[in-house]
Amino acid sequence: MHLHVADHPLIRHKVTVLRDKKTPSPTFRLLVDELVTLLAYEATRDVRVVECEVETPLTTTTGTKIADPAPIIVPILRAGLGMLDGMTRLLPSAEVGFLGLKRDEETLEAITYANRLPEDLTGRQVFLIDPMLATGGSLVMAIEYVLERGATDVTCVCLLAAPEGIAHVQEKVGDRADVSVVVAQVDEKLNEVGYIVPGLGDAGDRLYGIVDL
Ligand SMILES: O=P(O)(O)OC[C@H]1O[C@H](OP(=O)(O)OP(=O)(O)O)[C@H](O)[C@@H]1O
Ligand SMILES: O=c1cc[nH]c(=O)[nH]1
Ligand SMILES: [Mg+2]
Repeated sequence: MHLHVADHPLIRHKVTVLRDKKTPSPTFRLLVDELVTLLAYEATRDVRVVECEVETPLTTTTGTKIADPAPIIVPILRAGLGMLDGMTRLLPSAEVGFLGLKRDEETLEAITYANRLPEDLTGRQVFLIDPMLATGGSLVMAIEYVLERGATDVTCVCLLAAPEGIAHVQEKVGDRADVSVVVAQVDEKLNEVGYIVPGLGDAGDRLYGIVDL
């Protein structure tokens, strides 16, 4: 697994505002959208492309276009939905699949409650998007799910990660070169109830404001 921590002053600035407990949902949603656009720049560095011909007003030259089959973006519901628009803005030809995972807050185990993804992902490039990588249970479940269905090249885009979660993904995925995690910042630790510290709280609740679903 390859880890890329984005290090850019604009990203650090926007994450700082996200962390602020006084930041209201509308601003929070806007910032998540802006951040994913910045992270997607890095996350799509290895997006599959092919050469193509393009006619300019002056001549014909060789260009680049996204290869077929198009990549699939998979937001992990709910919080991952907040990152979807930003991602599809940069990759408009991508398809979108959905995976609904809910962490049981007692056991910290992820539970699947929704799945709208092709059964066969053979050879597909997948972008998993979820703002929070805490214990890593949810992301590992999602990565294993798409790999089992044949995906090759899985890029996970997260805003905040705990070192424990990164270690868990690393342990499960091993040294596979085709799985990578792009994250805005790696935080200090998980607390005793599995929240990222300093973190930003519950990303789903801060985006959508419904507590205790
Ligand atoms: O690394 P983990 O310990 O598995 O925790 C991270 C998961 O928790 C959050 O989702 P949550 O389960 O709160 O669902 P939600 O998006 O509906 O709020 C977050 O968006 C991740 O999916
Ligand atoms: O800190 C955390 C941990 C899990 N899920 C969140 O939304 N936040
Ligand atoms: Mg949540």
